[in-house]
Amino acid sequence: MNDASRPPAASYLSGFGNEFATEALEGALPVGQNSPQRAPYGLYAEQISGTAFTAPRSHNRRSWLYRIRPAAVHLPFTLVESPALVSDFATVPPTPPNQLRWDPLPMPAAPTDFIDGWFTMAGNGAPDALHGCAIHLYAANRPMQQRYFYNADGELLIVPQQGRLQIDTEMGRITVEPQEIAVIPRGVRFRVELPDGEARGYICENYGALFRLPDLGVIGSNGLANPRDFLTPAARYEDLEGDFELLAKFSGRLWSARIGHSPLDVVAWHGNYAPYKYDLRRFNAIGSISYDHPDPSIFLVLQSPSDTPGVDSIDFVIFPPRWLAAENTFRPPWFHRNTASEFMGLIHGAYDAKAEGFVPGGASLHNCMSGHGPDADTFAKASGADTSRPGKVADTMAFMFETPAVIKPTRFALEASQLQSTYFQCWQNLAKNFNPETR
Ligand SMILES: O=C(O)Cc1cc(O)ccc1O
Ligand SMILES: [Fe+2]
Repeated sequence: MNDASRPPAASYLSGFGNEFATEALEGALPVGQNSPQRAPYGLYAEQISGTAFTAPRSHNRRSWLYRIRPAAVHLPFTLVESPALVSDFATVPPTPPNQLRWDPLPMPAAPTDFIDGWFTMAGNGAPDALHGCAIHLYAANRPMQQRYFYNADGELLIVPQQGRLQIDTEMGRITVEPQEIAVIPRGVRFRVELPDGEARGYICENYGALFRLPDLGVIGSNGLANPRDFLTPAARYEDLEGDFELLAKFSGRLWSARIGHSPLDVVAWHGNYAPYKYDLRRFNAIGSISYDHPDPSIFLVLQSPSDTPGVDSIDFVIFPPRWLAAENTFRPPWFHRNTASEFMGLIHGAYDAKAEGFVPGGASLHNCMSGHGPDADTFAKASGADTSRPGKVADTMAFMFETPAVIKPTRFALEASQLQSTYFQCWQNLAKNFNPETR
């Protein structure tokens, strides 16, 4: 059991994609209309939309912000070189369909903040096409100072692996620790500070449809990630003037502008387009209580749907601690080849398909139809295990970004010293056990 009795901190509002209404100053939200002739307290009213105006009501996302200055108030942007960032994967050449695995990135030697610490590992599609994703690692050791950031290219799913992040957004403050995730919508401005001095983790930059909770089908009305465990910050604002930088990721490039005030100046807001966090330890894992184990879609936390019904552009899947009860069953993930491509990371502990080599902060990539599965040691152990009793997979939290399109590793990822050149060997000791004389 996790600590389900603990109420969320007062500075969060609970629920996934709700119509929230929150004000840091009493009376700052206009009543009964969005855009009064004069907004309360001399604030400016401003809408931010996250879906097309005409999107169906069930998927339509937008918020109204009541702020000290409109988002338009800043000087012009100029290009910033960002050699470690890759956005448009149409230009990335194909690589062999090898199974790939990396050790964790070291913490940076030089002072590096959350934005400077991105390193693109892999991805597909392109932001201008509103399709695909980029998968980045981040490693940072200093707070963002005098600078703010927004991403016009996509929504950011941030998966901390080490160290907390304090993310001050236009809509309020989110603090996340390893085993929690944060999602910052496209366009929302924020600054990241590091309460533990340094931090490391994974980012999925989603160019496509906003992440949403999957339908539950025959599972019923509860289970997997429950909506009330998603937390959105209450309004909180800075009234700061100074010489600040506004960084934007737009059309695959980084851009910098001077801004004379903090853009985190939203005194009140309402709507359903807002950042949120979720504690992966609250995931209600569902699995087999008879034999075999289901496809990993049973562990789906969030999905970015494509235009094809039933096919997602991105699935965010986790492998949390759980009981395995299936009898006469090979219990770890089976050997497989999928039409989908799989980028995995490990947040905590060990992963039940790999005895060694896949370590917290590391990553693996198994592309479309590349054979993979348990390593030889795991196969040997699980083939001889007693399955008459349940067994607990404890001390673990792995995740997967899974996409129907090939996930292309970047040149940096392929040239990184962290790439494990001997990964393929973990399957080479799988002996030929076949004997037509014995069943
Ligand atoms: O490759 C992996 O370890 C992830 C995975 C787990 C599983 O139980 C079934 C399929 C799958 O891709
Ligand atoms: Fe897999």
